[in-house]
Amino acid sequence: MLPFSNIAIIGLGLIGSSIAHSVRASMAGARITGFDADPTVRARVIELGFCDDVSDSAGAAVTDADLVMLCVPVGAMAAIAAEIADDLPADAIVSDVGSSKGSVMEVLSKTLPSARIIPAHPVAGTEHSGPDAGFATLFHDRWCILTPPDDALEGDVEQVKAFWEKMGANIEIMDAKHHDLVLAVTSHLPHLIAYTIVGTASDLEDVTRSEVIKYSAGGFRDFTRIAASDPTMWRDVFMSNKDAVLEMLQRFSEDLTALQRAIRWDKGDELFDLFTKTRAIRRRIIEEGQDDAAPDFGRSHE
Ligand SMILES: NC(=O)C1=CN([C@@H]2O[C@H](COP(=O)(O)OP(=O)(O)OC[C@H]3O[C@@H](n4cnc5c(N)ncnc54)[C@H](O)[C@@H]3O)[C@@H](O)[C@H]2O)C=CC1
Ligand SMILES: O=C(O)C(=O)Cc1ccc(O)cc1
Repeated sequence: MLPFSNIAIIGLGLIGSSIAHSVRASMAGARITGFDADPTVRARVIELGFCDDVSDSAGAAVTDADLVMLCVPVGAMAAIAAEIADDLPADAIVSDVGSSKGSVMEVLSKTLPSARIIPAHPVAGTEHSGPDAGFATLFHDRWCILTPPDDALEGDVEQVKAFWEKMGANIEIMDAKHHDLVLAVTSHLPHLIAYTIVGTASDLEDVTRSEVIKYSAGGFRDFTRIAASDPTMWRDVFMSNKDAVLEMLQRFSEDLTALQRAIRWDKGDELFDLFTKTRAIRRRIIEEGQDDAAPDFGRSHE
């Protein structure tokens, strides 16, 4: 039995198109109606053929839906919720895939007060965006975190859980505040660090000319991959998860200052101890079989 039979996907970029491909691959018989605000994206989606129907308004896309999946940047959630409000069927479940959860839940519940909202965050992605970037296996063996509000119906949570499980994801359920704190350190801060270090290197490039590119060894190359991620999406993540990111950034800068001091005062043993600890963390991740759940998001697909 299918968890949903009429799925509206709003926002047809990397995540929206991956959901569509994945539904096609794992939920035969489910109907997918798509909408994207960008007409060139809509035209491309019709060419690619991964939706049964592409509507030319968000309202039209949701009229028959039993699941509405919002796959737009976090900063666009309020606008899209307002656009679908009048056409949303009373019994439809509304979900989203935003990388931050607290602020999204706030705007969705304010704009759609009587909707059955079950937010989700697939912790899977790549640095690519747009409808050509999606692929059916993106969520295989990845975590998808659900952050249902306290008054969510258990049956609704189960349905959304079943939907993601069909697409190959493993489910974790937590509250939105906890999600935002955990993701601030495991995903948002690493992106901020990558943006910073690649920016710093590009400022230096005036001095070193093309040396930054020529000698970009493993570590720096990994940072450039992450720093190639979509600017709109990441601007919105930092604006929406401001408190948790600032908290983690504060701790990070204190730790960085401690390292700076250790280097300045020739405290090699302090560096050694830290590097030994971090190496053990990597080993534990590999032992637990999650080595490809971290920095390699989707690279095997390239
Ligand atoms: N990129 C990643 O690796 C991951 C992204 N996410 C989340 O998924 C969401 C979508 O991200 P991506 O698919 O990567 O972005 P994307 O840039 O590939 O696609 C977003 C699409 O939304 C459309 N859009 C923007 N505003 C709209 C509006 N008001 N109405 C209708 N369509 C609109 C854009 O035209 C674009 O086609 C974001 O909230 C992001 O935080 C979650 C997990 C991983
Ligand atoms: O490409 C990468 O390294 C990622 O980190 C992908 C990613 C980006 C945003 C998310 O909310 C979840 C996963």
